[in-house]
Amino acid sequence: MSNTKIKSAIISVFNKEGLAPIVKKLDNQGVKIYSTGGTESFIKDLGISVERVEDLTSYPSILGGRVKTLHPKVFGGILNRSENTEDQNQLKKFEIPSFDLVMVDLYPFEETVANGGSHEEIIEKIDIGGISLIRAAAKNYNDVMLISSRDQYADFLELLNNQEGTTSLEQRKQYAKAAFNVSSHYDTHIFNYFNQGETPVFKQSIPTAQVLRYGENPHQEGVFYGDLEGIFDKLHGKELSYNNLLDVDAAVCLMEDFKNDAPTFAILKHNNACGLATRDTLLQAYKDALAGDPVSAFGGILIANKEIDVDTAALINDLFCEVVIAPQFDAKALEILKSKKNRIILVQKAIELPKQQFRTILNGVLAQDRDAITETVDAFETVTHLAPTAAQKEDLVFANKLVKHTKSNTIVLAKNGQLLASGTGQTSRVDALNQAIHKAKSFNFDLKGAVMASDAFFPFPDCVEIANKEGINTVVQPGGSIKDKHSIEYCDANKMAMVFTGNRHFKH
Ligand SMILES: NC(=O)c1ncn([C@@H]2O[C@H](COP(=O)(O)O)[C@@H](O)[C@H]2O)c1NC=O
Repeated sequence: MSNTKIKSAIISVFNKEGLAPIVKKLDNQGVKIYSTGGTESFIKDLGISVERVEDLTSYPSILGGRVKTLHPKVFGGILNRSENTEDQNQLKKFEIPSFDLVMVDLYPFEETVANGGSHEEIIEKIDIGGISLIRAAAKNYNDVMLISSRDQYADFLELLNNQEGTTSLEQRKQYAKAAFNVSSHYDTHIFNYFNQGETPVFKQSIPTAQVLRYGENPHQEGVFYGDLEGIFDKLHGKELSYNNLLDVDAAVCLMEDFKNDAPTFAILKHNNACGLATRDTLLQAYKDALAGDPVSAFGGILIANKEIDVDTAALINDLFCEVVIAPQFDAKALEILKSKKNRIILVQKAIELPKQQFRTILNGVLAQDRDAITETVDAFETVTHLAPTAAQKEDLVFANKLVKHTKSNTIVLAKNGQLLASGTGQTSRVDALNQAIHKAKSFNFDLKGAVMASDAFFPFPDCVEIANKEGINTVVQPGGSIKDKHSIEYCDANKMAMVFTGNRHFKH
């Protein structure tokens, strides 16, 4: 069968929004419509004639709607092959009407779980008849056109208008493919619900994807599986690249830990912050973030925890930067930022970051819980004779939040709510510290009175010794080394204060 005209339809949809113009069109085109309870009432209320599935099957909907369409008169009508004489003879013999359109929108299982429904509510949202209608119609795409989700209503209406109710074999096959995407996604969520806390099985389904210009490098292909629209409103600029997405992820996760703080601005390069400052105004926060490393900031990813105002936008405009992210933009600020054609401007929606993270390795996937610990001053255990002052504690919290979002091994140096420099992704902690000191000095920062944060414990006192020589006098680290006391003794002998958090923050 190639091109076929829709003559009869079975419609059973949970979400009726957007259905009215479709059934009106089908009615205009002379299509005979069969439908289940709620859908049938909806269609009847539009003044459109509709047959009850109950009349076709001679059974009412039973068991509280658990069985409505599960009947040979329905499934025979969908699964029969138009070019198979035996099939057609059996339709006649058992008085089964043939359907050439099936429209389904499944019970909202995923949403019911996400909204914290009770176990009983969730179980009742496991669609049986709908998923069977989808499976049957998709199998018989040769003869049957299938709409398997509300997400397809708009496209289908367009198709009905443009092709006067005719569908091609290729179109039906495409919709069948889309249907198996819908049904497998649905079943993945059901399985994961049942499998919570049980034997780990890696079963994920992300039905939306975006083909990227390329991967990490132009000779690598890249795809993003996900839904950026759920997280951002993109107001301007070119398509996000693979590397942009990695940086945007790092920026959003970093700012998540500063979102409730005073105005904070961060500049990131290659997933690490090269500038970050918290100030009374966003303008000052931007200036001091940029001062952290104006060289690395070129081509960076910018993120703010407050609305970007005109003055800040005017200053940002002097910098070549790939992406600017904020919860809001002042209208005039937006105009200024849009003056650069390619600059990507994203409004970040209120989001909840996934609790689990995945990455591929070798022939498998590593999964872990997101690092959800963010220490406040209450988490600090002072282990030296000297305790940090209240202001130093604030800087320790600030530096420790940064360390959590910087590639290991890392040391972060900060003072007065400003990132002075960090050592990132080094093979030793001493290298990380030396890198940070070198960088801070190259931008003329005075390290006297700065604080040092380390992502993991100090097995030797070498880091506190180097820090002390530069006037860095306050330290936050997880603690937990059998040789902790060497670092503590050095600090005590040199009037340094050190606190332990008890939590390591590796980021590989
Ligand atoms: N039990 C069945 O035979 C059955 N047949 C269709 N459904 C679902 O019932 C819903 C539509 O119901 P109504 O037309 O009564 O509003 C759709 O989400 C459809 O997927 C069924 N419900 C659940 O399995």
